[in-house]
Amino acid sequence: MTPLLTTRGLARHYGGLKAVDGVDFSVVPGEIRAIIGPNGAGKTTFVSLICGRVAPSAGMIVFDGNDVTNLPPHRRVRLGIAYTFQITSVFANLTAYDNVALPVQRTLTDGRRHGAVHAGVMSALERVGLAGREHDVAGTLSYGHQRLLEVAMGLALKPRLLILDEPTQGLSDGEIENFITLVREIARDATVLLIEHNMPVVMELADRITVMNGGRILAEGTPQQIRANADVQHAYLGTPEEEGADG
Ligand SMILES: Nc1ncnc2c1ncn2[C@@H]1O[C@H](COP(=O)(O)OP(=O)(O)OP(=O)(O)O)[C@@H](O)[C@H]1O
Repeated sequence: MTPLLTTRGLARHYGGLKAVDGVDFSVVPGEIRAIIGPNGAGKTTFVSLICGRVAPSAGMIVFDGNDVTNLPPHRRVRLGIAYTFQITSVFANLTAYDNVALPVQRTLTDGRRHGAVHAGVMSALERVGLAGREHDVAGTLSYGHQRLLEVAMGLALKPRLLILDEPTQGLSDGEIENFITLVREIARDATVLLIEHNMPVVMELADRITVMNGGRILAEGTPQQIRANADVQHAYLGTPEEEGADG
């Protein structure tokens, strides 16, 4: 299958530090791909390169046949790349409704048709389980609910590639169960890149897993292959008895 996203020799250096160091990566349409690795492995920097928040030091990014390496983030959003990053895009003083209305309006060619905006906002909030909280000011929501609000904002863009950076952080066990169902549903019409430290969530959701370490790809494979990989166990998962521990 033709990949939806490919990177070739993708790198980002900060002075002498190789945060991302020559990564060749691809993901096929409809896949749920988890990216895991120890703290500082380069995961966030890697997905920041993909969505254009960070400029590469070297390498190339191709999305759906287009070279997007030098496109600004908003042009990548228009092509279908959406991302959620640890609540950085939630406007704390706006209601949950207004936060989601902003990206919904971007997807409507005729701008601000009230009915269409309302339907789009409510549908996105319902999908993440925040229906009923639309009038809450975002800054008053719990941390976990602000993460879900970010996912709703990403979904409102109707992305083809949705990048989720540690989305389950701060969620309760019940909310994590709902989130797993939500990601499966999202993957019916989008491709998902999921940075996640919660190993049970990764093992349950991912079609394939990419393990990063020191800015490079250490291993790639199905959850079963990654579980059995001795290098991965050494670098990240700890001893087999500790498997499932938060990284
Ligand atoms: N803007 C920056 N300036 C300097 N160094 C940076 C910058 N951003 C990231 N780094 C460094 O690059 C390396 C990779 O960081 P990154 O945040 O991508 O790792 P990560 O795998 O996402 O870690 P975590 O799991 O803790 O979020 C780290 O050593 C980090 O300190």
